[in-house]
Amino acid sequence: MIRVGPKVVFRRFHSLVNPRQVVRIPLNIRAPLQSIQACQNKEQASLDEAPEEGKGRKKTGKKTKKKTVQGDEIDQFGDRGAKPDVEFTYFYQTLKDIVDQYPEDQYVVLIQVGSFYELYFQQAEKHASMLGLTLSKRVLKNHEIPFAGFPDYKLEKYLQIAFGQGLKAVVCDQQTTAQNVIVRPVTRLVTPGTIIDEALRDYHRTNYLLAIQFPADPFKKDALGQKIGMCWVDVGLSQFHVLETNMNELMANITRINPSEILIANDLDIDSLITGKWFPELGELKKYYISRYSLPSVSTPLLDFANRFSENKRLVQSRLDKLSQKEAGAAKVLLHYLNECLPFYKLSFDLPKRSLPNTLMHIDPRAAQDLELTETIVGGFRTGALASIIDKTCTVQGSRLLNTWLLSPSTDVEEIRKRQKYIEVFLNNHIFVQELIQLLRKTTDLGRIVRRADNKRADMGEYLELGHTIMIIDEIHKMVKDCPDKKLVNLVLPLFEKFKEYPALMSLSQSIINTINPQTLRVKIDTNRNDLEVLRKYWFLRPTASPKLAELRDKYDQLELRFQALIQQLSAKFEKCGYQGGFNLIRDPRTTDFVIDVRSSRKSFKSLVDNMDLQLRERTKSSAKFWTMEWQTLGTEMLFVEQEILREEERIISLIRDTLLSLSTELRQVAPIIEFLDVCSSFYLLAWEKGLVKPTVDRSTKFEIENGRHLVVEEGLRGRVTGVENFTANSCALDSGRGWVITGPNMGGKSTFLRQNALIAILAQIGSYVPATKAHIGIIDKVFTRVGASDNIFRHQSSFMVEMNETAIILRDSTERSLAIVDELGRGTSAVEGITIAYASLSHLVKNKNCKVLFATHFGPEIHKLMKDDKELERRTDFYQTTLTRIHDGDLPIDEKLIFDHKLIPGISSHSHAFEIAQLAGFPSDALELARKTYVKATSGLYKD
Ligand SMILES: Nc1ncnc2c1ncn2[C@@H]1O[C@H](COP(=O)(O)OP(=O)(O)OP(=O)(O)O)[C@@H](O)[C@H]1O
Repeated sequence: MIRVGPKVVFRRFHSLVNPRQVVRIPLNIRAPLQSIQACQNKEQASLDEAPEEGKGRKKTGKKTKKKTVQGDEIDQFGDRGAKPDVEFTYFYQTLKDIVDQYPEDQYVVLIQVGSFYELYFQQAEKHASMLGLTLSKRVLKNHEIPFAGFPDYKLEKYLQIAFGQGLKAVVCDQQTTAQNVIVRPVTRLVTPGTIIDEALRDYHRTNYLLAIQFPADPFKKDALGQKIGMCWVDVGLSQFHVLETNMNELMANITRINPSEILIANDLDIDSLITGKWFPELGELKKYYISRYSLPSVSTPLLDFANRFSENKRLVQSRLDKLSQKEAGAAKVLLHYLNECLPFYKLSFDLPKRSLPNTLMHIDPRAAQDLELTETIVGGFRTGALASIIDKTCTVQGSRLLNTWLLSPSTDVEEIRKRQKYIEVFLNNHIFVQELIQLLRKTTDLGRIVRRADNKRADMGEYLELGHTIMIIDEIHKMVKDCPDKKLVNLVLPLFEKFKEYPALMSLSQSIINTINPQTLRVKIDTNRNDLEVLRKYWFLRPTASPKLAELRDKYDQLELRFQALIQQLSAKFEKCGYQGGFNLIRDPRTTDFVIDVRSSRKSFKSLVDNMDLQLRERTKSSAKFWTMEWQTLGTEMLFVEQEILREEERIISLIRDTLLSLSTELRQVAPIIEFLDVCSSFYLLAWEKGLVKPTVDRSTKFEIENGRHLVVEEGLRGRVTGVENFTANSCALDSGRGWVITGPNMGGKSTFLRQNALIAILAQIGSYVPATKAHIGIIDKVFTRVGASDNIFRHQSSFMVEMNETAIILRDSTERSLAIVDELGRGTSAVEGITIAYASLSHLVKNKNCKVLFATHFGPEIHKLMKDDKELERRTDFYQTTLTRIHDGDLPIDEKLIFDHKLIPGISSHSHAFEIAQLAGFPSDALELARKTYVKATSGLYKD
C-alpha cells in the first residue's frame, strides 16, 4: 500500500503478498495469467450453477453432463433420507465419484476448491466433527449436500488430526489442464510414511515407510526359520534400504528402523500377527501404524521401477537384480504403494543399499523402550530420554544421523575408533570446533533440497540456502587445511576428497548466490490466485541475472515512475473536485479492466462524476469504479512487462534447477560431510560439558566400567530445586559368563545402575565418550532388558505372561557377547515360584549362554542360598548391594531418617525397607502399623502352617 498525503490511499493494481501466505509453494507451476483467469471464471460459473440445480444447467456440452445416482448409490442416499433419483451437476457428480471410492472409516477425502479443502457427502458427515469443522449443507433444488471445509494453508493441521485417528488422507488438488479446464484428480494419498509436506514432518528424524515380505504361509510352524524381506525408504530423502532377515531378528530390525508406517500384505491374518499369537515378539508391531496393501493383479516388474532411482538405469537394474527374492518382493510392494500414494511425485532414490545387521548392535524393542533411548516410557516424550541429553547437534541432518546411530550402535571396532578419534582431536582444538559449529549452524539439508528441487517444490530461499551451504563446505575445507594441528588435518581432510573433485558445485553455488535476490527468501507466489499479486520488491532474481532481465527491470522502473506520476496527477485532480477520500489503481478481477477504485460516500462520488472526465463503470453505495484511457494503457503496459519479467525469471530459475539436478549425485555425496562433522562436534561438546572419557573398545569380552554414571538421572538431579544431590558413581566389572546380582532397599538405585551400564555400552558403540572415569568395553552384539512389569490387555496377556515372554527371548537369543539386564524377575507370581524362575534364568544366562548379566532382585538371600548347590554358578556370580544410612534428626526414634547413598558395595541386602518407603509415600499410619505387626508375626514363624 502506498500512502500519498495524509488522506489519500492508493493501492497498486497488485497488492502485497499476504504475509500469512509465506508458505512454500512450488515454483514453476504458474499457469499463464490468462489461463488462470479463464479457469477461475469457468470454475466460478460451475459453482454458481450449483444452487440453480436443474434450472441454470446448460443443456449441452461436456461440462454439464448429467449423471443419475442409481442402484447401490441410491441406497446410501436412502439412508440419509434423500430422494433416490438425485441428480447432480457435473461438479458435484465428480466430487461424489471420488468420495464413493474411499470408505470413510479408513479415509478422509479432502478436495481442493479454490483456496479451500472441502469434505463432501458422507465424508463431511462422518469427519466434520472429528476434525473440529462445522458441518454445513449446500442447498440445491431437490436436495442438500453436506459439506465442511478449511482454508488450504491449514492442510497440515488437519492431516495431522486425521493421522491421529489412524486415517489416511486422500488429497485432490485443484489443477488446470492445458485446455483451461479445472480438474481435481487424486493427487496423493497421504499416510504417515508418505508425507511430503514440510510442515508435517520433522527432519530431525527419519520418516521411514517399511514394507515387510513375510513367508508365503507364515503361520506354518516351520515358517519361523524362513526368510523375511524388508525394504524401507524415506520419501523426503533419498536412501533406499533392503534387508533379508528372519523371525528372531525381525523386531530388532524394525526397532532400529523405527518406521512411521509398515506395509503388510492384505491377505495376512493381521490379528494373529499383532496379538503375538503366532510369534510373541510380533506383538510389538501394534505400536506402529500398519497399512494393509497387496500388489495389484497386474503388477509392474521390479526392474521397470529403475526410473525411480537417480543413478544410471543399467546400474540400478543390475543392483535390483541382485536383491534376494524376499528383498525384491518387499521392494516391489513398496514401490507400487508409493506409485499409488504419490502418483505425481518424482521419486529418485540412491542405489539400493543392503543394511548389514551384523555390523550393528541388536537392540530389541523392549530394550529401546526400557532404556528410554529416544523417548520416555511414560508419555513417549523426547525430553527425559537419552537422545535429549546427548543431542547437541546444530543441524537437522546431524540430529537425524545421531538418532539413527542411537538406535543402531556399531559393532565395528574400526568405525567406533574412527569416531572416537574425531572427539579426541576436537578436544585438543577448542577454537577450531567452536568456529566449525558456527559454520555448521548456517548450513542446510542438501539431500532434502535436492529432492524438493527435483519435484519443483523448492523455493527461492531453499535454492539460496543450498548455494550458501556449498560455500560453507568450502570454507570448512579451507579451515581444516589451515589448521595448525596436523593430527586434525590428517584426520578430517580426507572427508573432503569428493568435494575437491567437484568444482562444478562451487560454480553452481556462485551462480545461485549471484542470481537470487536474497530479499525474496521464503516469499512465495500463490499461483492459484493471480500472478499480478507479486510486488516488485519480491522479484525473485537480481536484475543482473541476465541482460534481458536487466533491460526488462529497467523498463519496469520507468513505468513505475509513470505510475507514481499518474497517482499524483489524479490525486491533484480529485482534490480540486473537493474529493477527500482515498482511491486505488487496480485491475478489476471480474472485467480485467484497469480502473480507479474509489470508496466513499455517494455525495463525494457526485462531485467526481460531475467534475471529472472519467467513465463511471460501476457504482455501489460505498464504492465506484472509474475508467480512464491513461490508466488502462499504463496498466496494460505494466502487466505486460511484469509477465515478461516473470517469464525470464522462470527461464533462469529452471536453468539453475537443471544444473542443480545434473549435480544431484555430487550433492548427495558431499551432504554427509555436514552431518558427520555435526555429530562429531556434538560428541565433543557432550564429552567436554559432562566430563566423559574415551572408552577402550576392542573385540575382547570385557565389560569394565569405573565410576559409571547415568547421564539422564544425573541431569535430573542437577535440575532439582531442593537440596543439592550429586549422582553417586558406581563401578561394574563383568565378562562373558559372569553375573552380578544386585540387591538393596527400594529406591536404592538398583534399576539405575542396571540401566546406566547398558547406556554406557550403547554410548561407547555409537562412538561417543562415556560417563565414567575409565571404561573397557569388548564389543557387545546385543543388549537385552527385562525391566518393569506391564500387562498387555490387547494381547490378552497378564503381567506375568509378558514377563515370561520377554525373559524367554533373552534366554533364547543372548550370546557370549550380549549384555542382559534383568530387573526383579519373578515378582509377578507367588514368592517361591518367582524365586525359582529368577534363579533358573540367572543360571541359564550365566552358564548356558555365557552372557554378561546384571540381575537386580529382592530375592537376594534366597538366590544365594540356592546357589550353594551349584558351585559353578556361585563362582561365576558376584553379589552387590546398594547402601542406605540411617540418621537421627531429632530426639525421638520416629525422627530417624533414611538416606539413600546409592553406593554399590559387595554383599547381599536382606532388607528392602519397604515400610520406610511406604511411609515416605504417605501410607495411612493404620495400614502401615498393621503391615509392620503382620511382618513380625510372619517372620516369627506364626503362619508357617
Ligand atoms: N547412583 C545414584 N546417585 C544418585 N541418585 C540415584 C542413584 N541411583 C538412583 N538414584 C535416585 O534414586 C531413585 C530410585 O532409583 P532406582 O529406581 O534405581 O531404585 P531401585 O533400587 O531400583 O528401587 P526399587 O527397588 O524400588 O525399584 C532414582 O530415581 C534416582 O533419583
